[in-house]
Amino acid sequence: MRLDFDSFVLAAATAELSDEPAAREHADAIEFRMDLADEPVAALEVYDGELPILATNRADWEGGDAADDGRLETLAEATAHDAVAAIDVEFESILEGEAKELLETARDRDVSVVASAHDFEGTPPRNEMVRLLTEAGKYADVAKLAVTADSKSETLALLSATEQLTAHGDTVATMAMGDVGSHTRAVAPVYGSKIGYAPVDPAEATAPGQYDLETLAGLVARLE
Ligand SMILES: O=C1C[C@@](O)(C(=O)O)C[C@@H](O)[C@@H]1O
Repeated sequence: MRLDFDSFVLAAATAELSDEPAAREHADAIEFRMDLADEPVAALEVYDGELPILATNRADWEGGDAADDGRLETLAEATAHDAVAAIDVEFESILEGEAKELLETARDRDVSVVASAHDFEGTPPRNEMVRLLTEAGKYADVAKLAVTADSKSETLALLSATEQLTAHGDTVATMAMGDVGSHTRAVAPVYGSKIGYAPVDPAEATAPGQYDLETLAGLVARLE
């Protein structure tokens, strides 16, 4: 199975694959945060849910919990499971050259790749966001950027970059983290963003400013 991201994919973000039945009604995929799970590989082995999995093993230097030792290897192991339709790889790891084998494994197994970048401090200038997403897209099926917006003009810059790249034919996913940027999670899909993230349980948010799954699903559907 392969997620192609031709249309918007709403991913229910969780560390527990047992959440899948609760996510099924509103989500198109499960984002399995392997870095937040106790036994991620064992959990994949017994997964029998319906939703395809986007597997993420977020590095501790990129806002996650996974130490670098064995991190990308574990993600490569995940691609052996039929339910894993896509993986998320930090763009930084790609640039460092550390993800070369992982990207090859994903390609061989027909698993899509999301190259991601996160800015927990702020929002880069518009031209830098465009450059970063363009570069990341050269290595992956989807280029993803999550920023932290402190002002409405920053959210507009993110949405404008999203619109420009989408109009150009690139496949991107964007969102602004934090309170000021919350609404971009609902609005960015209108401008072309192809992935949204929401926790099944609002108490288990995987990033600041996320809506719960049912709320985001409702907002995206209304704005379509
Ligand atoms: O990279 C992302 C996006 C995200 O940080 C968000 O802002 O919704 C949530 C994470 O679970 C996911 O891996």
